[in-house]
Amino acid sequence: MNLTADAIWKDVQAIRQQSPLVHNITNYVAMEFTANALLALGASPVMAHTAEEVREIVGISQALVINIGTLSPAWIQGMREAMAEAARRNVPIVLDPVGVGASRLRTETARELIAAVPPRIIRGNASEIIALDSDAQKTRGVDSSATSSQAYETARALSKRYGCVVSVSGATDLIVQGDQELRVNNGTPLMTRVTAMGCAASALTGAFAACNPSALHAAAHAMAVMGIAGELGAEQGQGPGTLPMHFLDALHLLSAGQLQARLRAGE
Ligand SMILES: Nc1ncnc2c1ncn2[C@@H]1O[C@H](COP(=O)(O)OP(=O)(O)OP(=O)(O)O)[C@@H](O)[C@H]1O
Ligand SMILES: Cc1ncsc1CCO
Ligand SMILES: [Mg+2]
Repeated sequence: MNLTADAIWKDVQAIRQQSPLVHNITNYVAMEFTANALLALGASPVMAHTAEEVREIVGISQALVINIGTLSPAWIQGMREAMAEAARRNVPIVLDPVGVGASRLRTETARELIAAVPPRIIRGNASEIIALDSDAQKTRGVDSSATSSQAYETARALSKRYGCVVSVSGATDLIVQGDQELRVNNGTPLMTRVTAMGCAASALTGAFAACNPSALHAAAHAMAVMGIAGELGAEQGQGPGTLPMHFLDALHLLSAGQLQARLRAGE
């Protein structure tokens, strides 16, 4: 059940060749960066959140990414309808529970959406994953105050309860499906100094899930590519201002050799 640069590269090539359409219902903060990250990887983004159109958009998409970063009642209805249609069509769903634990609306909405239509992959930071399953966890806004290893038991429990993959980001990314687990040690702390890196990680996870039927590997490959492009981007720039620009360039230029040289994965 290990992670190899060859397998990641195969998925990157498939994404570049197939250019899967990834339907995002995401937040105002992350929309543009998320669309650019998908394009730089070789996928094709579409943002659409209105209940009146989401079923049609799901119908032409190869993945659906639900991100609850800036919720409203109308958007929640769009999310419900999009997820129901994706389940009907077997379109893979990735759900990012942004800020769960920070407000009752976020916590209740994420739990409701997941219980109604279990996503193929839940992708969040450690605080969010813990808060999905425990009212004791209070999230400080959208940033994590926990490590992925602190979310280990919750990730396993959620994975077993909903039959989904749980992908927890952090210094070490932890990707769990039942009793199987993968870890990715790539990335740089500078990625936490820029907003929407996690939202981009969830969107890229959607692109990988469109091209790889193994949700566990799709989720892990996305986190490895995020981490490696983050490292390359940080080396090219001087701080948070230039990181997004260099990160997008690194995604676009990503090569098999860079994956081989940089992948730091474990089980
Ligand atoms: N300390 C760290 N060292 C290396 N990489 C990190 C570190 N923390 C996060 N990352 C990487 O940064 C990316 C975003 O993860 P993070 O946990 O910050 O997401 P998030 O909190 O959901 O982000 P956001 O909500 O701002 O979009 C991931 O690719 C992750 O691997
Ligand atoms: C900062 C922020 N607030 C709501 S969504 C979002 C983007 C990162 O998750
Ligand atoms: Mg996040």
